[in-house]
Amino acid sequence: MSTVAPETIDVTLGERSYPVWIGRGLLDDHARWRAALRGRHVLVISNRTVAPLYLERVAHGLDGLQWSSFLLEDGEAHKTFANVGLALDALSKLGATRDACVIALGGGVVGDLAGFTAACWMRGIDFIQMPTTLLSMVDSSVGGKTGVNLPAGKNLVGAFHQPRAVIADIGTLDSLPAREYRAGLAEVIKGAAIGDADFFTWLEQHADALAQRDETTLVQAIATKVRYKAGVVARDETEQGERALLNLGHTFGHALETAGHYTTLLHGEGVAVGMLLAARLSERLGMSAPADTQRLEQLLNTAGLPTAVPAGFDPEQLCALMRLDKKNIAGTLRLILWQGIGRAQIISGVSESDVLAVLRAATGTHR
Ligand SMILES: NC(=O)c1ccc[n+]([C@@H]2O[C@H](COP(=O)([O-])OP(=O)(O)OC[C@H]3O[C@@H](n4cnc5c(N)ncnc54)[C@H](O)[C@@H]3O)[C@@H](O)[C@H]2O)c1
Ligand SMILES: O=C(O)C(=O)C[C@@H](O)[C@H](O)[C@H](O)COP(=O)(O)O
Ligand SMILES: [Zn+2]
Repeated sequence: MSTVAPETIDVTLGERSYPVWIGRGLLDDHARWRAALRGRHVLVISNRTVAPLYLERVAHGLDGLQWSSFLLEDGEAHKTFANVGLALDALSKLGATRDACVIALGGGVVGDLAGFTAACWMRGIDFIQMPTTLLSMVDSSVGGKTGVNLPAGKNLVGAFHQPRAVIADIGTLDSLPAREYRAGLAEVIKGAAIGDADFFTWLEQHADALAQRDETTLVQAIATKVRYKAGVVARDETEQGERALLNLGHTFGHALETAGHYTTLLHGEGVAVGMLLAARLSERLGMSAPADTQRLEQLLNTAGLPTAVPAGFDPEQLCALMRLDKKNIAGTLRLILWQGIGRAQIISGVSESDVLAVLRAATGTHR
């Protein structure tokens, strides 16, 4: 186990608070995370890729407890209501009482589904996030958004349910495929693009070190993004206002993910393309300058992320999917638009013709 003290960031929500620990070897630091377990029952939710790599190390920390595991098939397509039902069955087979805990060991798919399962069992039990992807470390494990997809769209069912602790063992990233690592960088860049111009500049300066996974730089990037998100969530836990800004690029991105049946773009890739589309729409509406869009595009490119809509997407279908976005109100599109590096705003009543114009230009289907 590493002897370097982990970075610790507290997510404070009024009277409540929970720690996010970031460091190498934390899965083996059983004393640290076992203190967050209150009862005797534990269900570890993971998937068939991650469990063979890391479940045993978690299991060593569960000695003396009654525990079992529930493993998802790998992929976004398995973040379903049906799998929540099966995970709840696993809790009932375990005889889990109200003091039971769910441990989410994996990326954002596992974390979102496990958190929602914990929110549902007996109207809410504890859960601990053990994120194993960059994306889940910097974003999905923090802030308590949990849920699953429906055929009609992403994350349409869910609950706000905060974890008791987040254990981000960066050693797990050693086995993360390069494409997944790059997808995680998209959510780091998003945080900087929305609310931290200095961090954006720092990312521009450290893009090469991040691409090479330099550990000191990486920990600094993860901690900065988590600190930023923790601040937003502390001010607006249930997305009554400011938190919606964390959705920059997601109205477009979720539509692209869904239309591609989760096989074309990863979530982070959809967010990268979506941020560029949001930037272009913002330019079109006179809210941001082309020079800022160029800097965003450049940083995404340097991070190895896609910035163009892949071939075969239909603008009308994407627009129809965007109508089911959770931010919309009174039947009109409500999007996060960009005002340049470090500034974003939620805008209601965005006209579909402007959205379609941007989508048509991006898909080369001008009318
Ligand atoms: N709740 C939130 O606030 C929030 C925020 C951002 C994203 N999300 C959700 O998170 C999901 C995306 O998360 P993700 O990018 O982590 O995807 P993911 O969970 O699908 O994981 C990506 C891939 O990496 C594999 N993997 C995970 N850890 C690994 C490791 N250490 N070594 C090798 N392989 C590993 C997984 O099996 C999977 O194939 C989406 O469903 C998205 O909607 C939620
Ligand atoms: O934490 C948030 O708030 C976010 O919006 C973070 C997003 O990166 C994340 O993808 C989230 O799952 C999107 O939530 P949704 O409410 O748009 O489904
Ligand atoms: Zn996201």
